[in-house]
Parts: sequence; structure tokens; C-alpha cells
Amino acid sequence: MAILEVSGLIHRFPDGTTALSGIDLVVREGEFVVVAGANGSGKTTFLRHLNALLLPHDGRVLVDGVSTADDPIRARRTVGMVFQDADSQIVGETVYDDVAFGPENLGLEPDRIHRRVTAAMAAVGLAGFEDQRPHLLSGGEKRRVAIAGILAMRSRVLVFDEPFSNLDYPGVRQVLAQIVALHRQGHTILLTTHDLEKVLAHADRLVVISAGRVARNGLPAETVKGIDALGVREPEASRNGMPLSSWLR
Ligand SMILES: Nc1ncnc2c1ncn2[C@@H]1O[C@H](COP(=O)(O)OP(=O)(O)OP(=O)(O)O)[C@@H](O)[C@H]1O
Repeated sequence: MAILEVSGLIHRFPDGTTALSGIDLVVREGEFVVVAGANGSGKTTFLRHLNALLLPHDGRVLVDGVSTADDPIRARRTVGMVFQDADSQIVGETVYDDVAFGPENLGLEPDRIHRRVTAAMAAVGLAGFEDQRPHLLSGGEKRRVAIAGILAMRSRVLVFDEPFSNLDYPGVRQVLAQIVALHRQGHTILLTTHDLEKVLAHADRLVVISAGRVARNGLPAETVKGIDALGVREPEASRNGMPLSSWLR
């Protein structure tokens, strides 16, 4: 069953830049899709359409069968987004308040909010951080706070824009392990990265965007071959004819 159906999606910015020039993509519930592409190819603009932060100028984006233009609130509840810049996503004075922000906006009762926040924080390994100030956490911890925030919303689709940027090796491993665990629990995952080496072994599909269009779409091990021509580095293992390996092993 398709949870996301994008067809003929066009996005133009007010200055005339056409960032997306006809994206077609279907994502099934429970899939793990990696979206790659050179700088400026349109990845972030595309992701922002999935939870109705942007709306199509032409074409359509269906989330669980409903157009984002018709019901943006529903799209925002279904699709949770972890932005590249973790600081821009912090809204609470404490980690607890920050994670509680989403469920509070859903209008849930305090008891339910508390249960959801506690469960989400435990799931990302942040139990005990409740009273800390989010701005003072490390980059990896901030990203885990953002992940807890979308878990507390019970988002079925989790979208990560460059989740490994600015993280050290343990930080990458922690966030990657978190994403892989969420996929195993049944969440649909979409993730952009310039560093396919870290994640491709876990993905069901690789989609490459070039000049605002889907240039490639298929099984990771096949689709990644010769990808350099589209401005994305082919992992060393793939170049050498070896199976894709994971940073978690
Ligand atoms: N607010 C904006 N106004 C005008 N043009 C924009 C705006 N935001 C992005 N663009 C342009 O739209 C195109 C797609 O940008 P986008 O950020 O989606 O690319 P990206 O693939 O995510 O790039 P990166 O890998 O650098 O993050 C680029 O040409 C970019 O310059």
C-alpha cells in the first residue's frame, strides 16, 4: 500500500528558480528510501513537500491517499521531519518541553502527552535528559531530541534531511542505529545524504534526484552503479564489486 504518491510535482521559488520540474515517486508503507543528489538538485525542496511545508505549483503529493494541498494538517501529522539544522528545530526550554511540543499541539490530554514523551525519550536513549537545556546538548543529542519529537507525534513516515551532517563517528552510529531500529518497528523512512557509504546497506531503495527530476530509482546495489555522473559518490565497496557494508557492523 502506497503511503506517499508524488506525481508531476513542480516547485518554483518566487525568484523564478524551478527547484522541482516534475517529480514522480511512489513509496510503500514500511519502505526505507534513500534520496541522493548533487547540491541544489532539489532534495530538501522535495522533502518539504511531503509534510506540506511547501505546496505544489503543479502536480500533486498524496499522503496516505489525501492531497497535501487539500489537508496539510493531516500530512504534517503523518510525516515527521528531522531537519538538517538541529538548532532550528528546537522550540522548548527543556528537552522534555521540546519533545512535548508536537503532542501538545495535537491537543492531547496531559497524561497521554506525558506517556508519549517518556516513551519517545526512552526510545532514543535520552531518558534522564528531561530537564536539560536542548541548546547545550551535543549535535548528536540534539538530533535525537528532534527524533523523539516526531516519535511523540506518532508520525508513521519519518523524513531525515542529512541526518549525519556535523556528527562524529559515535554520533553517526547512534543516529543510524536509531533510524534502522525505527524502520524495523515499521516506520516508513526517507533520508537524504551525500554519504551513501553510511546508510545504503540498510535501505530498500535508492532514488537519485538530478535537476529537479528523479533520474534513478531502484534497488540500492544496482542503482548506485556509476552514480558519480549525477554528482554523488559511489561507495568504495560498490566500485570494487563488493557488497554494500554498514557503519553499524
Ligand atoms: N528559498 C529559495 N529561493 C530560491 N531558490 C531556492 C530557495 N531554496 C532553494 N532554492 C534553489 O532550489 C534548488 C534546489 O534546492 P534544494 O535546497 O532543494 O537542493 P538540495 O538538493 O537539497 O541541495 P543540498 O544538497 O545543497 O542541500 C537550488 O537551485 C536552490 O538554489
